[in-house]
Amino acid sequence: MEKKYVMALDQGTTSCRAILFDKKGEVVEVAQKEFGQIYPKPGWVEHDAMEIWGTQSGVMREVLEKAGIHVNQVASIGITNQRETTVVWDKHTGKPIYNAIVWQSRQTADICEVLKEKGLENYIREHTGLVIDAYFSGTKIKWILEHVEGAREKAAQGDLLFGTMDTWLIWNMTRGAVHVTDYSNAARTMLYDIHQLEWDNYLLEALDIPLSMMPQVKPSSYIYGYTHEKTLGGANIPIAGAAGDQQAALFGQGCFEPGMVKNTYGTGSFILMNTGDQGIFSKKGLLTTIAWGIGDKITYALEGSIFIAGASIQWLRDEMRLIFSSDESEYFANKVTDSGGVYVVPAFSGLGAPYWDMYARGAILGLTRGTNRNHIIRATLESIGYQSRDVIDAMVEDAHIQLNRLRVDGGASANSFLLQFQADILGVTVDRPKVIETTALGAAYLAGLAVGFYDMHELKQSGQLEQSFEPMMEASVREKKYKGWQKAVSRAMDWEE
Ligand SMILES: Nc1ncnc2c1ncn2[C@@H]1O[C@H](COP(=O)(O)OP(=O)(O)O)[C@@H](O)[C@H]1O
Ligand SMILES: O=P(O)(O)OC[C@H](O)CO
Repeated sequence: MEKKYVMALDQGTTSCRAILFDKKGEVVEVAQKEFGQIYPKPGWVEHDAMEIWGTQSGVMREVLEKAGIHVNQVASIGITNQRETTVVWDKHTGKPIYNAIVWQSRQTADICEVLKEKGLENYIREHTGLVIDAYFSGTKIKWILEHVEGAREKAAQGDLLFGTMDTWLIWNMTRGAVHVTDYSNAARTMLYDIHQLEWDNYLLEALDIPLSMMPQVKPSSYIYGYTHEKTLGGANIPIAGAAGDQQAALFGQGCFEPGMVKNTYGTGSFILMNTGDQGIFSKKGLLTTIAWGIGDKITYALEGSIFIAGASIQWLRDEMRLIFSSDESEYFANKVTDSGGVYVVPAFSGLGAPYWDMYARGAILGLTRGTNRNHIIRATLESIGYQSRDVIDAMVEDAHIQLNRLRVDGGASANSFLLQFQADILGVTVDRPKVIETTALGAAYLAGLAVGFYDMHELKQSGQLEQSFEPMMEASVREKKYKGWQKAVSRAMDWEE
């Protein structure tokens, strides 16, 4: 019998990936391609949704070719995606009516202010688990309907559809046959009631968004539909899993039990804790969200979202030109014994958890005549560790837990300096797994479970460690450094008018 594989599609903020996993959950082949970032104004970030679909379908074909695997050997396809990023398209032509507005984009800050003035903060927290912020899809949909000529009328007539990237890809892979999302993605729209498990009519009305635009919400491990013949070499492959990338990483890390925590260091950094069948209400600025839904069982998570993590290293590379490649940051950071009192606060798109300040902007503090490039590079890497500590401190208080180990993954987790600093500044052991493609692995698991390619018992046994980082910093040094960070953050807050 021919060997079978699961194909995971990881539609991230900066690139599209297609990864083939075998029965043991091992990576067989990867194809990856970056796509363009559009910055129409300071603080705005957009993507061309057609380019994303083109890039994603390209890497799907490429990964099969590279691996020499026939499409019929693909047991199922799982999707994981940058969350919140919003596309609105015409259901007759299949063409987006505006660029996709990216999760990082701040262009809807004004709409958020109006929601706050209307006193919706508590309602939104209780029903959606979220805070009012330009981060989530709801205000982005409203912005598109308000700024594209004729969009409101079309939406009222039922001609427009909304989707996050999972929905957009499934729609395109099925050639417009299926308009669907999963619980974990729906939970990031600010329009979904995470307790009643339905679109929230009160919020849809408050934002003037017709229900007809919204996709059906299904479990995260589920056969949503089959690829159209023209999508992938004439085959009809089941599309059998979907989850937001951070929830997929929690699943891929094997955080199946309440209290287990992971941190994914990608463009941003996202710390999630499995809270089981209870959505914990945060008092410390964290989000309550759906981790996944399997069958009729919903698992919740507590999340701290940090907007800029690895992206600050790209900024050192592309804008500041202090390094040629992201991995060089480790070499330069190690050339100095500390950051020389320098703090970089990378609040380029405001600050997420636990601060939620849309008006914070980036800052470099503590410069002296002796500051050199190595200090700035080191301080930028350290800022990723400090921001994660902000979130984990909040999580420990909210959930009344003691964290002993932190599981990490994502592109920037390849940086051992960062992980050692993370262990030091938290005073907690940091575990890096062998497969750091845990986001894609999570999507593969979900898609494999739905077609019987994997079983849950097997998944609970999986997961191998590559390296553990033990805390080595003295407690007094740790607290002194962290105090400095908190002072630096206070200076960067509430900057933009
Ligand atoms: N060795 C490294 N040190 C620090 N940052 C890194 C390193 N390698 C990659 N990165 C950062 O990780 C990010 C890419 O990680 P990835 O998980 O692919 O992100 P995403 O899914 O958000 O596109 C980039 O922002 C990059 O700058
Ligand atoms: O594309 P990533 O990995 O940076 O993830 C983005 C998040 O899903 C945004 O909420």
